[in-house]
Amino acid sequence: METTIKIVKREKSWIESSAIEQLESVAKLGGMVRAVGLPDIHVGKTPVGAAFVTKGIVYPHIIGNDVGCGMSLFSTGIARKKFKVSKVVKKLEKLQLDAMEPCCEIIPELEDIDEQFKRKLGTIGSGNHFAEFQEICEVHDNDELSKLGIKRGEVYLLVHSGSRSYGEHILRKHIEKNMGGKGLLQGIEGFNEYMDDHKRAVFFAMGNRMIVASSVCNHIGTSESRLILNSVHNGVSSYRDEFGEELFIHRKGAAPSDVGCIVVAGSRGSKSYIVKPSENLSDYAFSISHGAGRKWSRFSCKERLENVISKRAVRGGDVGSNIVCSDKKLIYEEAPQAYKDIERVIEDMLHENMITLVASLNPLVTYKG
Ligand SMILES: Nc1nc2c(ncn2[C@@H]2O[C@H](COP(=O)(O)O)[C@@H](O)[C@H]2O)c(=O)[nH]1
Ligand SMILES: [Mn+2]
Repeated sequence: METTIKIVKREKSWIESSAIEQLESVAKLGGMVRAVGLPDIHVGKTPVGAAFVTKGIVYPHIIGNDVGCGMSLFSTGIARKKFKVSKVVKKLEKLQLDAMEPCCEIIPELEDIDEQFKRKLGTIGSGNHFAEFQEICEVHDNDELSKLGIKRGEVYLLVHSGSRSYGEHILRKHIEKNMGGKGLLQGIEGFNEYMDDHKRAVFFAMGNRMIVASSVCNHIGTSESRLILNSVHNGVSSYRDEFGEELFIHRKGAAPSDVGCIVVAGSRGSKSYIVKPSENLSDYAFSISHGAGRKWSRFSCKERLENVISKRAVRGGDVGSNIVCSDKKLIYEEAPQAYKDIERVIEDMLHENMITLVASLNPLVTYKG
């Protein structure tokens, strides 16, 4: 069967040819039906910002080690007027999520997993994982926003985190057992085992984001951290096509279009967006961009930025946000300049009628692991 390849881009879009080559190479794998490159696509072990539809086979290496990674938006119950940025920064500088008591009784699906993984619950992880206080800066669809219970004038918390060392363990186990990127044929030994482990990792990541949100909110003095939006951007899910055939959507840095509104994250120095995906995006593997996507590789960031802009400017960004991060290296690696322009990613999706806008969010304080 011929694989359909679709790349969502326009002339102005910033997409490296190497990312497209990676997508085309993955699209050649057996059982591949459709490959979609979203506007945030960039190079990874397999391309990030992409969705792949297969028939009769699942590829754990496409999903990678951070199974279940996603974005969750929580209400905090704090009025923007009462949120004093400098005070929150000072409080968060003392927060050590790694040193907190593990708490996993609240997730029954995870009862049987090893203690070493349970201990990681409630920790955010390194790299670009974050917990970010945000305010609504522009409303595009008032009705949709009030249906979500989101109010202008209040502070929200966006948490981006995944399944920590548990996801890594799952990937290694299945790759070792099944010889790398060969994939798991539906119906053979190993297929159901991966799907069960994958399901647990998705619960793990979701639980993790909830515990992080509750710890961060408690730490700054609010008992509220109510989940409003949740989306998983690294994972596999199945659906039936119009002929009743079961197909598998692999999402690697791609948000689902069929779970309601989604937060598309920008960077700690730019806006993020709440968007409503359009219905029946089957040509796009029922997926939309999950973020802005990297423009620069991690290792090139410090060299590019160090002598060009001041340390103060690296910490801030277009919208003058604030970062709490004990790892100096990460401040460069995760600088807003290292990411593509979120406005362009959003414009590309609007141009294809993939989404409508609900609201945009400004970062106030970003906590990185
Ligand atoms: N609002 C923020 N968005 C951020 C930050 N750091 C990264 N990002 C965005 O999130 C996605 C996540 O990428 P993933 O492939 O690792 O899941 C990334 O593309 C950026 O657009 C931040 O500090 N704040
Ligand atoms: Mn992620």
